[in-house]
Amino acid sequence: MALRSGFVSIVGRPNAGKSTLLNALLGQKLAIVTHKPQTTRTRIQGVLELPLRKKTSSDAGRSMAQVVMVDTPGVHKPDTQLDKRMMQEVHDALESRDVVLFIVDATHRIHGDEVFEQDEKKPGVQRRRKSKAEDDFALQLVQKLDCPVILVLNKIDSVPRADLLPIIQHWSTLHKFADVIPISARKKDGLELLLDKVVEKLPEGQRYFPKDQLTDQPERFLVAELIREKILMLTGEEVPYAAAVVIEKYEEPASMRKGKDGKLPVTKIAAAIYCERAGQKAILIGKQGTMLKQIGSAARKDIESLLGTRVFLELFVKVEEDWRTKRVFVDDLDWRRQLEQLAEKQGRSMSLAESAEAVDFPDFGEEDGAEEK
Ligand SMILES: Nc1nc2c(ncn2[C@@H]2O[C@H](COP(=O)(O)OP(=O)(O)OP(=O)(O)O)[C@@H](O)[C@H]2O)c(=O)[nH]1
Repeated sequence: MALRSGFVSIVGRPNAGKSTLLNALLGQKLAIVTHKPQTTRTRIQGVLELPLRKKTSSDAGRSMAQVVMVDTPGVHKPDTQLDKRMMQEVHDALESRDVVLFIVDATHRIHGDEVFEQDEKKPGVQRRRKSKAEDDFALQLVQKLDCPVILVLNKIDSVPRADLLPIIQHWSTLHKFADVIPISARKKDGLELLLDKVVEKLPEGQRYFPKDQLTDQPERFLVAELIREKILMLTGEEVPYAAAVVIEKYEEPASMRKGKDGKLPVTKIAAAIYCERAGQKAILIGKQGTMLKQIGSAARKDIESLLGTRVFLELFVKVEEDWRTKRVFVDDLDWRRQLEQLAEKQGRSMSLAESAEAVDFPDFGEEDGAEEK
């Protein structure tokens, strides 16, 4: 059987479990996940290689395939420039796709014009209300597509099976979905069936990425996301939404081999955490730098396992008033844009290399160099 390949965009409301699904399919953490809505800000591509599964009497089999899964920010009405940018990422992901997964949270209950959402902290007890207009807004995006759209009901681990039927009926009256697949991204339940349905809809074609490539996103940007994830997890109120992380220095070790002392080599990283107000900066730093230290330590552990090296991590907190409303600042946060700027800088420094003096990266010791700037 020939190879099938294509782009599969995962879209849905914030917190539906898009990033969890991407990570579960790839078997690796590529997108950060938190219980806070609007965690994902950019589209994230993960490349999934699927081997041929031969047809048997009990199995219809599956073609060999390369599936480029595209995680997107949660669909929401844009308010700030950052929101607009996030929604642009969703639109871009919907433009170049072969199949779309419209993912909905099966724990939501729909009554009339309102959606009742489970509170993660008090499962089954408290329900918060949301307007159904948000569901409709997300649905409108896929209704106009000309490609197959699969309805993916996520979080079925938290819902009695009997409750699924009314949800399926509700959504099926609103759009003609190519398939309806109940899954639990968290428990990795239903994913094989989902992949079968996806692959059968992909065209035969060539690989878009080399066989062993997991993503198009360079490691330094995954690192920035891991730091942002810890901010989301460790700080409350408005801070998570007002925070952005920019990697300012990224020095990879010359060799990945262990040193004579048996220790892994070191990657040296310095990152700026941007927030919008002095008060947010104070929260991010914490009393005597405790919060920043906590963010740094938690992030460093994850970054070390991502990179397979030891990591010296230095964090700075900077205030950029109302950055979410500033178009240029928001555009500059985009990793594709940053990559272009880096390439330009490297081109310039290559030509200046002979006259320039080397600047040594400061040695932070074993601890995080968490400090305020
Ligand atoms: N019970 C349960 N929880 C899940 C499942 N999948 C995701 N979650 C939880 O739902 C929350 C949101 O998950 P994410 O994967 O960040 O959701 P998202 O759709 O990417 O969110 P945004 O980035 O806001 O768009 C997290 O707390 C997840 O652990 C699931 O299958 N079952």
